[in-house]
Amino acid sequence: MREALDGKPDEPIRVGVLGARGRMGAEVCRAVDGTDDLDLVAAVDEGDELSAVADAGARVVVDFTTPDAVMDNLRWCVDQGIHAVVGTTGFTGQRLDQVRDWLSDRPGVGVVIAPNFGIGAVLMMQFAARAARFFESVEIIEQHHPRKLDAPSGTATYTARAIARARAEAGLGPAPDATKDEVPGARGAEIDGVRVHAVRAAGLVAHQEVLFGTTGETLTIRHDSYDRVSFMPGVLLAVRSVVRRPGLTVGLDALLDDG
Ligand SMILES: NC(=O)C1=CN([C@@H]2O[C@H](COP(=O)(O)OP(=O)(O)OC[C@H]3O[C@@H](n4cnc5c(N)ncnc54)[C@H](O)[C@@H]3O)[C@@H](O)[C@H]2O)C=CC1
Ligand SMILES: O=C(O)C1=N[C@H](C(=O)O)C[C@H](O)C1
Repeated sequence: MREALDGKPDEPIRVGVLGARGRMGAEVCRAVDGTDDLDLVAAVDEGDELSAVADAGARVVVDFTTPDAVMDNLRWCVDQGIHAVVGTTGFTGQRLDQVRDWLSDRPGVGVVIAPNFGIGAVLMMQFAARAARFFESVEIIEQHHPRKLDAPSGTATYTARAIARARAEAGLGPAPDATKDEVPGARGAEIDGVRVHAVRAAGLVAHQEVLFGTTGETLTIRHDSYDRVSFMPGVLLAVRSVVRRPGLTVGLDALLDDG
């Protein structure tokens, strides 16, 4: 147990995990168990009662479930006054506004929602946003394991939006492209004017390339998660931070800057 400045030991933060039997949830349970300042007090999956989390006195919930389940979970946490760290994907602007609305009635509660907890992935997104204004063309290629339920990935969507914002601020128009799709989807999906291609293949975990191009040169910014442990330092940082960060925080950037 850590010691606070007054010499008294800090109480460990009591953590409940939702989606605890899933690929990420199970990894989060192991990571929390491996610390001495966090206590895993509830591990809940589909079919279990959410009340187990409140009964166990969890102060923070970590949610890695599904886009269909996460909003009900989050609503429940906010109503209970439990802070939440959310890695589950599917957060549109409308969903984020909904969460802000719930939080306005619960000013002490913190929620951190991040499309990617990998530190390298956060940097990749930042570097891509910084590079965006210097290149005419940009395409995102995300690659994941085939059991992933959603496409494009939350990371790719977040990156595309950040790039689109940077391009708009720099006064860049659409990327040059004379191609006509002979087969629908051949040029990928379009998010805020940025093309996104989703690859699914056995053997992959989570990977993304952002390909920029301009006259005579290209720049590729790539990040690879080879193992889900790569997300754990970011998840643990968010659990420790959310208790002193009321309101909604989107992305890990502000937390990394604080640390
Ligand atoms: N932000 C990040 O860094 C990362 C985000 N993800 C996202 O996390 C989510 C989960 O990914 P995986 O663990 O790979 O999926 P998974 O399918 O292995 O796990 C999801 C788990 O949630 C459970 N579940 C479903 N509904 C539930 C409910 N209402 N209450 C409690 N548990 C429920 C399922 O039974 C399953 O065990 C996805 O949206 C994925 O895109 C995944 C990796 C990293
Ligand atoms: O489902 C996954 O695996 C991942 N999901 C997140 C996403 O959709 O961006 C984060 C990471 O890419 C792994």
